[in-house]
Amino acid sequence: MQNLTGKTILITGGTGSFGNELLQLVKDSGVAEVRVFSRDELKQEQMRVRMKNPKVKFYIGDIRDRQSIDQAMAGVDLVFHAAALKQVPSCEFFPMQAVMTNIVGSHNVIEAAIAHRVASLVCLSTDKAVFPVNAMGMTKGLMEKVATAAARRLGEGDTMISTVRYGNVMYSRGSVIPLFIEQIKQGRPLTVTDPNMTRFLLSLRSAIDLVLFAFEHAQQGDIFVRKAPASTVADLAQALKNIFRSDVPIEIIGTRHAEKLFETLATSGELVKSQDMGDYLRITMDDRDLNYAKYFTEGEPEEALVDDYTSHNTERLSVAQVEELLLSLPDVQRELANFQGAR
Ligand SMILES: O=c1ccn([C@@H]2O[C@H](COP(=O)(O)OP(=O)(O)O[C@H]3O[C@H](CO)[C@H](O)[C@H](O)[C@H]3O)[C@@H](O)[C@H]2O)c(=O)[nH]1
Repeated sequence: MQNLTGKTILITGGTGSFGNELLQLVKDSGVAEVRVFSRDELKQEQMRVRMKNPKVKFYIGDIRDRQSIDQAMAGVDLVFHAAALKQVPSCEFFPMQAVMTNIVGSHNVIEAAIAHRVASLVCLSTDKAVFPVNAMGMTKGLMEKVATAAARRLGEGDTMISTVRYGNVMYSRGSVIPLFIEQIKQGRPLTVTDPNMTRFLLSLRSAIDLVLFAFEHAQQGDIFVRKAPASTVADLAQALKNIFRSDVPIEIIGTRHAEKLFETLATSGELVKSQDMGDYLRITMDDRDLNYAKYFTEGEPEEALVDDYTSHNTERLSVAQVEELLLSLPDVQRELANFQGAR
């Protein structure tokens, strides 16, 4: 992370798990200053006490409020835009709140970064933004469009705008892994929605590696995708039962509101113009101009020959492989040690 030396970084939504983990990683990299921008003063205070690092500066504000983000942006070299409403159910019930934060707020961040001549801006997106069925995914999808439109407009401008997409972060707050572990601890059945449902699985550390990769390699308007393996929910439940040596039953509860049987990280149309970079895919910006005649005469015939990249057709982990992945996570190791200690 040599290229962070002397740089001032801004992390929007910086008090979340992404911001915390990123800070741990970059705080000793020679970075000049890290600005944590968020709404919640309590979380900032807790982070301040925990970090005790004078390089970390805290900014209270809301990305919906352009003035507040402008104040934090002055003198920044690099922005990681992580602030978002990302819970599927709350966005479903309050879609306009998702519009205000994920679309309008992101637009504010992008325009502020351009106005302050920030060198690089990386926007965090999700697989749920592709063929979206819920308000969270739809608004994240539009955030991607807003970022791409700004990049297209800028061309070779001062600010490099890129987006990253990844799948489910294992053990993230409110997600299925901590829920299943809690159910095991309480000796209750594991509530499986649909045993055949699949999700891309990746660690928080891999998500951060993706973001840093985007920062290092981005060309204007790129979308970077982290390739990841997937598992079925049934195999995930079984792997957790095996790890915790639990015999709790599995209860099938059915698909929840606004969820898909599988997720898509890249469409066939994106894949035909993507570059394979090992663990990552670079989807280059669609920079066709607004010349409607071309839309009728110049299509992408290759698109029909390629499948979308989904959690159904990516590498499928076996139960043993899911166990191995789970056991590599510090949170799961801690849960397991506590569970065994309490027995
Ligand atoms: O009781 C449950 C809860 C979930 N699942 C299943 O487990 C998988 C993962 O569910 P999560 O709730 O962990 O993750 P989601 O894919 O639904 O979405 C999660 O990741 C998103 C980001 O991509 C958002 O942050 C969202 O709010 C968060 O729940 C899904 O197949 C789901 O159906 C169950 O089987 N039983």
